[in-house]
Amino acid sequence: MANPSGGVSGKGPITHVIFDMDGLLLDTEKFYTEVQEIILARYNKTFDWSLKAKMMGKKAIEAARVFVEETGISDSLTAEDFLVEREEMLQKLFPTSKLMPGVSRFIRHLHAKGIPICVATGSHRRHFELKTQRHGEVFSLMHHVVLGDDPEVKQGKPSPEIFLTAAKRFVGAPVDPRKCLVFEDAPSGVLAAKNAGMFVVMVPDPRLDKSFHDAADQVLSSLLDFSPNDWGLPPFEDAAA
Ligand SMILES: O=P(O)(O)OC[C@@H](O)CO
Ligand SMILES: [Mg+2]
Repeated sequence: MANPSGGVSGKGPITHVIFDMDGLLLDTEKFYTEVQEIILARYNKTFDWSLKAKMMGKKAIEAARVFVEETGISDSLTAEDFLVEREEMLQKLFPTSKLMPGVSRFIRHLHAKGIPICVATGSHRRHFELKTQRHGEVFSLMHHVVLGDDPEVKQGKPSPEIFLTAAKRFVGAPVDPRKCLVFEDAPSGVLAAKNAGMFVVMVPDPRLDKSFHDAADQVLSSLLDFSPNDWGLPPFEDAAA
C-alpha cells in the first residue's frame, strides 16, 4: 500500500535508483529466448518459461550452465560452446534493441530532478555496447554502469554483489541500501536486490510464473505505471496529482 510520506508500506523515502538493463530498460530478453529456442530445436527440445526464469538476469556463463544442464544436453554441448554458438545470432540482433515503454520519460525525469541513477546489468561490456548503441542519449544520463564482467562482480545475480558495487560508486557513498530502489524484471535480479537489503520494483514479463512476484516490494506491468510518489521520489510534472 502506498504511503504518501515515504514509500510503499511506509518504506523509503528513496534517494538513489538502480536499473537492471535486459528486459527492464531494453527489450533484449526476447533475443535470448529466440536464439535459445533455435538451439534447443536441434535437440528436439522446446524452450519454456520455467527455464527462462532460471537463466534471465544471470551472467552469460552462469546462464549457459543452467541451459545445458537443465535441458540435459550437456554431454553434447558444453556451456562454453553454447555461448560461442549463440554469439553470432545475438550480435546481429542486439543492435536492433529498443527501449521498454516508459523508460525514456522516467530516466529523463529522475535525471532532471537530480536523483542519482545507474545501471547494474549481468551483460558484459561487448554486449552492452551492442545493445546500447542506439540509446546513447538515455544511457548517458546514468551516473555509472556496472557490468557483469566488472572485476568487482565475482558472482552474478542472485548474489547481491552487483547492486552493492553499484551503490558504492555513487557520489557520497556509502549509500544506505534501504534508500536504494532497484528496478528488475528477473527473479534472480529481484533476489539480488533483496539480498543487498534494497527495495525492488519488479516489472516482469507476463509469461513469467506469478510465484516469482512474491519476493518483490512492488510489481508493475509496465514502467508507465510507476508512481514516484509511492517511494518519496519527485512526482512527474506531466501527470495528474
Ligand atoms: O542483468 P540484466 O541486465 O537483466 O542482464 C542479464 C542478461 O545477460 C540476460 O538475461
Ligand atoms: Mg533483466
